Amino acid sequence: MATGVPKIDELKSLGNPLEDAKRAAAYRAVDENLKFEDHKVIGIGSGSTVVYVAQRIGQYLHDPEYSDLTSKFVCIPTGFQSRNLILDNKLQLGSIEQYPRIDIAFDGADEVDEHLQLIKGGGACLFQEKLVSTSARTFIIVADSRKRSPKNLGRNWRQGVPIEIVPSSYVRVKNDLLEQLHAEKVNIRQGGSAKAGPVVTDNNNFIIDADFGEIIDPRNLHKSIKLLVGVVETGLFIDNASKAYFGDSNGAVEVMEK
Ligand SMILES: O=C[C@H](O)[C@H](O)[C@H](O)COP(=O)(O)O
Repeated sequence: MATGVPKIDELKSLGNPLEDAKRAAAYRAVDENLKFEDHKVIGIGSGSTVVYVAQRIGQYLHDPEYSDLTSKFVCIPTGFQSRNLILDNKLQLGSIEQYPRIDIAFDGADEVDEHLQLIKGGGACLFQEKLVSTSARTFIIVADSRKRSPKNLGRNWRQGVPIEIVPSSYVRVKNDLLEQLHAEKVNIRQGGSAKAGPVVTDNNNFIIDADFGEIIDPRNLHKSIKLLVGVVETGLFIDNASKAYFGDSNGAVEVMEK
């Protein structure tokens, strides 16, 4: 690796084991998957782990050995936070309308099962994340190792499947999830102390978190939820990711691949 881009095994701890784990996964994922000659359009996801993806790509941009190629990269965001990550790291911003075909996308996940199916949307960004990740030829997940389910989705992530819905449909969707799809618990996600009332997504919608317990068949569950009137998208990402990088606080990274 060229001078200028910090070497992974020489990185100093950030003083927070979880952040060290996230950084380890993100840096490795970028170094092993970003092909400077082939990849021109890059999807940048949302959340706290993908912060280190944008940071790593930014490090390559500032390294004279890579900057010619890296400065031609166009990065496609998955929401407001992601857009700022791109701008803060001085990367070139593009839109999915301009670049409907993405070469590679990186994003975090809330849970990853043994078949690389995902729950996403813990940060309420699932719709644009799905638009970007399903438009990408290669989709790579970066996460700390807590996100790896020992088997099925719903084991580690107990908050429920995030579902983006049109605001006026919230009562109808809630009832349908409980009565037709037998969800155990359904909540309209609230802003908490930061906002009185529901969370409003980057697309001006609401988020419902629907707990189905352990999810044996995520593909069918996704399809059934999508058929409900009012549902924009679900946080179940099916057959979408090709690899997941799970970081540990000691810098070790495990890679799960299809
Ligand atoms: O809506 C948020 C996204 O799906 C995130 O990618 C997901 O919640 C993982 O975020 P983090 O990297 O902060 O755990």
